Amino acid sequence: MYARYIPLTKAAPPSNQNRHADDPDRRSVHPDRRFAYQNTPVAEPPTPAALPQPTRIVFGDEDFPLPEPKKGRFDTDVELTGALEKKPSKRKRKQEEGAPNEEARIPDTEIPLDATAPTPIEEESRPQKDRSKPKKEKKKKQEVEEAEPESDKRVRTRHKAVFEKVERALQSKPNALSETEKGSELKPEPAQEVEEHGLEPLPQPQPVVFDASKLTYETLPPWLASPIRVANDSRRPFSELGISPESAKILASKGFADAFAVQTAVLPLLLPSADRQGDVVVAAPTGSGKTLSYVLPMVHDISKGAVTRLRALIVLPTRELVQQVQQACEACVAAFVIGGGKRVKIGTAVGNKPFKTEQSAIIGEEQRYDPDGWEKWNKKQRELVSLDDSDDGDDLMLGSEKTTPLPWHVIQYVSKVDILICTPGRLVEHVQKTRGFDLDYVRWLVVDEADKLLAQDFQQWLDMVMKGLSTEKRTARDFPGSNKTGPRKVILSATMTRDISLLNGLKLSRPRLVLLEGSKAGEQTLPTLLKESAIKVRESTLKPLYLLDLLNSDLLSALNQAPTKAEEDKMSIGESESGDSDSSSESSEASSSDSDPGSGSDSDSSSSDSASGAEAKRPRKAQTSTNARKFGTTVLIFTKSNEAALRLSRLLEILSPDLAPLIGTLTSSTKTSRRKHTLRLFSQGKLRILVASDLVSRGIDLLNLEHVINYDLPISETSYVHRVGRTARAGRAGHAWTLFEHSEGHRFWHDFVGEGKGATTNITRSGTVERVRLEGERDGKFSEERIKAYEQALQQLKKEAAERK
Ligand SMILES: Nc1ncnc2c1ncn2[C@@H]1O[C@H](COP(=O)(O)OP(=O)(O)OP(=O)(O)O)[C@@H](O)[C@H]1O
Repeated sequence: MYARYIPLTKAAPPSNQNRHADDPDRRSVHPDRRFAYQNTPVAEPPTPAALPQPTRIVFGDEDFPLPEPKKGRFDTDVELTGALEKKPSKRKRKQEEGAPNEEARIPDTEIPLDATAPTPIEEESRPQKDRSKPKKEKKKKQEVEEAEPESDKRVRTRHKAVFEKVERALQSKPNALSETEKGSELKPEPAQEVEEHGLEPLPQPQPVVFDASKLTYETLPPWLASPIRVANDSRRPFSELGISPESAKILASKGFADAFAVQTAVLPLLLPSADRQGDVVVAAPTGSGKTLSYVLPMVHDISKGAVTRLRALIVLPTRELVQQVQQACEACVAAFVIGGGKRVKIGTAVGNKPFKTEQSAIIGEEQRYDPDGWEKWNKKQRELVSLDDSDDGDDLMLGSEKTTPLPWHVIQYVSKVDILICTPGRLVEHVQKTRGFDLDYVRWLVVDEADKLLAQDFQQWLDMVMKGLSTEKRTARDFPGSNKTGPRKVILSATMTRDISLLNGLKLSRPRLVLLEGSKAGEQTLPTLLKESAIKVRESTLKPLYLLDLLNSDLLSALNQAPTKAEEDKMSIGESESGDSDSSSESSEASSSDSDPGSGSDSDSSSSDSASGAEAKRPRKAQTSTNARKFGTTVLIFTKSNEAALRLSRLLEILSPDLAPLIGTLTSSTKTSRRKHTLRLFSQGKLRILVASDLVSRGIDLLNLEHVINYDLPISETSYVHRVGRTARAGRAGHAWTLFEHSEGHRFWHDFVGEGKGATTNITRSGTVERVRLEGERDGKFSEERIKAYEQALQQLKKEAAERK
């Protein structure tokens, strides 16, 4: 409903002035104009004679159709418009329900003028039924007039002529009037009019601003959602990537002629440059060369310094990996010494030596001239005299008070290494117990096999490291306030987690993700040169016979050329160390788990595993025998546990004496020295078959390995990727075999291969998985003779186990 004011011809009684000001239904508000009368200051009512009052003329809603609501403005506008329209429609509803018209009920204040009243001609043309309407209206008018107070009647009679004149004028041009009215009502009221009436706009809500950008369900941060991609086959000479020609030459002599794809992407991000990039996360397949991609820039950077301080920490889940990365570091050190750089010192902390030995290998003592410090030290010594000096904790502390400084000197602890490669458990021990061991000067933090290390927070190692890195020492960082200084973090895995909550713990700064082309973040890509096959085991109790048939079949053929001399040098795991000579110090190392990240202390648990004890007793005379020459390839067999690996290896020896000298075992319960020895014999080709638990499933680099057999199904897709990724490394061919029992078929095809109804897998492969049937098995059965031999072998195993007890 709309209202307007017209000059008054009669004085309204004072009681009518703002009579409806409080009645929301009586307030007249145009939805677009949005002015409210209730805000109008109410003047003191003048006397009827003194001030003539405006008369309110009321029109119906249908006279002024509302403008269409604007498109694109949804909820808020609907509410607003709804709220504004509500009042007139409420009244309208009342009228429709037959409620008496309020305007008609209160004729003393507002005289309704029917602007739409028909002209006499129109009246003539109207049907008979409609003609009775004016009579009704006349009667109604009469009733209203009768109800008028006496004073109003008097006014009406006195100004009757004027009223009639106005009425006639309006009736003669009803349409023209209504059009004008419509126009004026719909236009915003001029400012002058607003001022005249004392109307002020009501505060309105801010218009809703819609975000025009496309809706997306991407919840990843931009650096994870848009990675740096590198083509699988992109190789470039190191000299083109910022490595000096002299250093590149040394690298080539060590078997690293060109940079692999992942290295071409990562080196430019990590090599020292004016525009230092942020942290780097690398998710690239197994064997793609991730190690060199961080070792090279790190050693290059540190070789430019002069003083030895702990500049880099490389954290890895197993001792074997620590040893492997140490070798890669040594190769790079040699390359940068040639270029006139400092000889970077590498240290390891894995728990294979007594803790004190490790401490003194990492931290040294120096006498520093400091008279004040010496005075303080003297004072402290005098205070300590009366105290109990048997402090066991101090015994562990390197440079305890037993070391006496020279006069006017103090003992200062200095790092003996620039790079420390360690397992997280041992790192925590050093942070807690080694005096002078701090991370103040660390400017490289590498977490390799990151998904494993982050998922299993051994002794809260990450929190401890993060705390150590946020040093307050003023001299430790070049520009402490800048995000271009501080430690660089390099996080790597073939099965990188996309779990933001895990990555958050690393507090990455301006990170970039590097992916090989064709792989997706969160997916696990297999090496392109890997072939996969699967063999169904129809009779699970005879599974060892299936394995034996596979080993003796032509299916396991040689796939690659013999490794070159340089490749052989790279493969010689453990040879940089003193081989078995250090076995005395680690004779008792054992760990019950398949990985040993938490293996901090060199605690003794000598051969808790009985099978392991048996393995230790067996003579291991490895030689390149005729058998070895006959068995022309190399195989790594994965079992589900240490116990299973030891049992299977022994069973194979009993069942196939020809193969026995070629078989080695790798479990986490095996002494480290023996593990090293086994790996060395394998890389030399003296051992051809390794039976292992998941200890070596991650990271271990056996370049001459051609076949991987999953004797027991891996526990997860990730485990499958790491196991089969021990072969087909560094551009060489490899073949992975999986034996699955009837009950495991669904899981294998569904989860690992992605075949079957509704199957999905996170594993990306370039080929398919081939189904293979073995020759020795006829219709799911083996010959009686073979089964008998197998049963005898089992008996012998039982006997041996009983003897050990
Ligand atoms: N540029 C290169 N030229 C030749 N060989 C290389 C080069 N870079 C790395 N390699 C070799 O490739 C092999 C695999 O490298 P590396 O162990 O770094 O792989 P990775 O990506 O870390 O694998 P995983 O995820 O299994 O740990 C190693 O034997 C390594 O010496």
